[in-house]
Amino acid sequence: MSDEATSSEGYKGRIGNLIRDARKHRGLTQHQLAELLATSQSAINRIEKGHQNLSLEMLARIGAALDSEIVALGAGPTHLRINGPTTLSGSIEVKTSKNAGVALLCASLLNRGRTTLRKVARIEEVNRLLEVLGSLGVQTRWLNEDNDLEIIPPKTLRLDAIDEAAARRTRSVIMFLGPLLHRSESFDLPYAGGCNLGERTVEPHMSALRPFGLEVKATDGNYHASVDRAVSPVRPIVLTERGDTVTENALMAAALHPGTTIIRNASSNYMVQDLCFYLQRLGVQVEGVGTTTLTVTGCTDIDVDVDYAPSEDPIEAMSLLAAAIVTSSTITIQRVPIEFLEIELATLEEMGLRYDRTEEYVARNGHTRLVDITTRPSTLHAPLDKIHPMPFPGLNIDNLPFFAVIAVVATGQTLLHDWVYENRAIYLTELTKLGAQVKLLDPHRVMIEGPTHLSGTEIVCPPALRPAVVILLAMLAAKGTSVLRSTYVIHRGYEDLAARLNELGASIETFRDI
Ligand SMILES: CC(=O)N[C@H]1[C@@H](OP(=O)(O)OP(=O)(O)OC[C@H]2O[C@@H](n3ccc(=O)[nH]c3=O)[C@H](O)[C@@H]2O)O[C@H](CO)[C@@H](O)[C@@H]1O
Ligand SMILES: C=C(OP(=O)(O)O)C(=O)O
Repeated sequence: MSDEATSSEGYKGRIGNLIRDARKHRGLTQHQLAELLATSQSAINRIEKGHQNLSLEMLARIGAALDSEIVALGAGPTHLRINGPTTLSGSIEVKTSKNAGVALLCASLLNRGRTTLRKVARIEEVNRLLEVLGSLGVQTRWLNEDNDLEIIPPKTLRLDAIDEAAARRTRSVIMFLGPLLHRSESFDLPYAGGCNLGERTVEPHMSALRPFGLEVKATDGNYHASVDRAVSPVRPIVLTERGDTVTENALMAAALHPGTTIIRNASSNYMVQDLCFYLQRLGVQVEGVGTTTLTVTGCTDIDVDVDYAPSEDPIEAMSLLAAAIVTSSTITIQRVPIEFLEIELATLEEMGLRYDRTEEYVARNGHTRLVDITTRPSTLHAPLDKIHPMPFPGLNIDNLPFFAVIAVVATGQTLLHDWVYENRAIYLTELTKLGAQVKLLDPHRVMIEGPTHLSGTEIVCPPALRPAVVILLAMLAAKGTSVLRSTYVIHRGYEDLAARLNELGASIETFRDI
């Protein structure tokens, strides 16, 4: 680093820039931030210009006011204080999906030209991947307040300079395998992280990519990948399980394979469809989108400037529906990707949910069907049968946890069966701390008895995104003050969730230990 960067003036200037960016991202004027901090607009102006010495306390307060990790480096985790019970009102727009976002960031490595992605969810999972891409020499830039993102890969990737710390915090780096096998004959990737949901095997990825000549050895915390260029698929690739990221890896490997690859037992889930539409924009032929057989005719080289807008997140839409249901609120949820929420809504209707929906309209990706949904306060009862997930077009496995908190307010016994994840159901038992009756029958099944009245308490976020949000939603409905500690896991998948719920009338305060 230069003397300028490490001098006291340099630090103050950089911190000032970070604060200005975070403030703008939150849509606040200097005056509004000053009010939140009980100081003057001119003080904020001096801070942002780097003309002000900042105390640690002031930095922590700015971090809390802006709900931003950036200005609180080293200041420890963020927590939420929730006052309930809340009734929500107004309308809220669903953001684009985490899972398409991460797939598209990986897929941008296939393209030597510029990729512009529209309205990308500004979440920690995306931030980690941007750090990893940056370390490889990829230039990425947020273009505007709309979160449009520009990605320009370098001529040669610096694979040996990969940011290990960032890579280990996200499971999504596993999706580098498909694009990278075309870029290099041998490379190392740090082991993948992600939510702690028990054993999540990577073997399906290896067997899907072996027909492209990829061999992977896992030793000392790294995947050592080597590619035999003489090997290419000679018959259809049959996936042993219909996983989303494994399908995406196979698609990306096929995209730069000159020739036709057939992928059978492919996932047809939302993020896979967004990836297929992006690949089509790159000039790759993909047939069978939305089905379980994908036929891909790849290109030897991809070098196009491409603009793509991923679709809205069905899991965020479900989270907002659950928020409305447990707080018995009337809210309008705009841009709901109904195509990927049909079974969930049908199940909720059977449980007694009343809601209105608009005519369908098309997402910016030109394909996905959207509606706006207005919820009505309803009296819910438990479903007759157990609720269990299935690959799309079944009930989405990431939406299953939300039925736990919905079951808490429904009359009767609801059985949830997560047959896939070894570990996710257990986190739902945390709801008992708020007064819910949730019984773990075995690692895959929980029985919930409702309705119960919830009361506020303090809980540490479990190490899994959806269960953590489920607890947050229960806290909205709980009487009194609750504290939810260490919320990074929520920021991994949701942009500004607390602030957006506050705009609907929730009372959620972000704070830190210092
Ligand atoms: C970045 C991303 O897109 N993440 C999603 C993706 O993760 P991802 O594709 O990484 O999911 P995994 O490969 O971990 O699969 C999830 C679990 O399901 C098992 N499995 C999967 C498919 C199948 O047909 N049979 C089966 O048993 C796997 O062995 C594993 O235990 O898919 C998961 C399952 O939809 C979602 O929860 C994640 O949000
Ligand atoms: C399990 C999830 O994601 P990931 O694959 O990123 O861990 C999720 O989105 O709920």
